Amino acid sequence: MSLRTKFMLALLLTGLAAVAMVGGLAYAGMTKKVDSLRRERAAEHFHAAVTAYLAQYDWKANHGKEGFDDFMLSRGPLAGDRPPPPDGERRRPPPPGEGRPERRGEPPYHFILADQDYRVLLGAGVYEHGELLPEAARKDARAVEVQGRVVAYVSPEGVITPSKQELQYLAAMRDALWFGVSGAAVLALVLGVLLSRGLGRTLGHLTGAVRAMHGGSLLQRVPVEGKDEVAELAAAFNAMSEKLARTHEELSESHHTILTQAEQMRELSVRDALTKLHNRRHFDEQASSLFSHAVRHKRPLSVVIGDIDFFKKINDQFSHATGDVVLRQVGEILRGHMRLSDLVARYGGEEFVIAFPETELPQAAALCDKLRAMIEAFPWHQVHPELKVTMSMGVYADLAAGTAEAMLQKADALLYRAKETGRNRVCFAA
Ligand SMILES: Nc1nc2c(ncn2[C@@H]2O[C@H](COP(=O)(O)OP(=O)(O)OP(=O)(O)O)[C@@H](O)[C@H]2O)c(=O)[nH]1
Repeated sequence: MSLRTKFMLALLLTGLAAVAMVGGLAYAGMTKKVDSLRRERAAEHFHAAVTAYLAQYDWKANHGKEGFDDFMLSRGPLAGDRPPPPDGERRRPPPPGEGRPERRGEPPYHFILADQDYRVLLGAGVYEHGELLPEAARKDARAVEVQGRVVAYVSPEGVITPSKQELQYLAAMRDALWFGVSGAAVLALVLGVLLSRGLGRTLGHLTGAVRAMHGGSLLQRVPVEGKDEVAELAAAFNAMSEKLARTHEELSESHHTILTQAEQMRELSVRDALTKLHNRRHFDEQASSLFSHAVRHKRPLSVVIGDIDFFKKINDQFSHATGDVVLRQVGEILRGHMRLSDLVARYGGEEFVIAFPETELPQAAALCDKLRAMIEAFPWHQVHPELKVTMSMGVYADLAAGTAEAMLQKADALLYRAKETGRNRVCFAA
């Protein structure tokens, strides 16, 4: 069942219950009050009539009920029950010989009348004529006295016979009650539609916004209408959405920063701080994969180790700072003449290593000689007028060595030979 239907049903039931309670109680109360007032007046009227009748006639000798009925009619109706007859006609007895006068409608009440011994004279449809009035009924019975002697009893018990006017009042009241019920139902429906529309609209916005948040768009805004609890909920939702979106943004930023820092740290961990070339650890890892790849695919791989000649002397003669400049510049020359697929690193001190994938020994040896010549030809005098820098290199290209590390050891041996045989040269072996 939708919220709107529930809302309308609640209003409808509340409205109907309120109308039924107020109207029903008013109807019952009014009926009771009218009845009690009329009963009192009618009882008084009846008592007076009986007293007057028995003052004049003997009940039995006057043929009982018939005689009393005519007497009652000749006294006229109870004030307020029927329109009074025109002057002159009031209290006029029926003309003799015309028999029983025409009855002017039922009296509003039939009361019970008993003689001085509580034998019922008029039973009002409750008791039979002649039967004894029960003890319970005698309690409330009012004595009729004629010349100081109790001659009869009138019981207030009676059968109500509402007048036409009263029936009209009660019918009008019932109609008013039905009008009230119908009015309350219509009002409940209209109010239900109007109120639930507002409520449903805000809830619809909230549901849509929550779904959008679930879909990833954390920053949502729903309209805030009015100042009730639903508006408060919408405002609180907006604040929460904004805070969530901001927190998410901050988290993303710090996550990105952490990733960047991690990337930087990882990069630093594989780089040499002075020359910015890769370091020994990175070279060993990468050279090992290059070796495996070359073996698996039976592709050539050349490994080179180069060492700056008399570097200690450079440090000693020109300063350690000049030595650093030399290291950086040599690194620059090596990096500047490598292919992207080549691997170059500072191996430690003044030692540099290179791995040339897909490169046969002659090709690698020629390239190394070119690099050696470039280092030698660099205008070192710009760093220091007397500065000269050369490099010796060993090149090895036989995968049969078994590992990249073993190939490097072989290259180192060739470097040693280059140093031994005069430096500033490239020694190689297949
Ligand atoms: N300036 C500088 N010097 C360094 C650095 N790392 C190592 N060295 C120096 O490099 C020098 C290497 O000297 P050696 O191993 O004797 O070799 P060499 O003097 O080049 O002699 P050969 O290799 O036989 O030609 C040492 O004096 C180290 O202190 C560095 O980062 N900066």
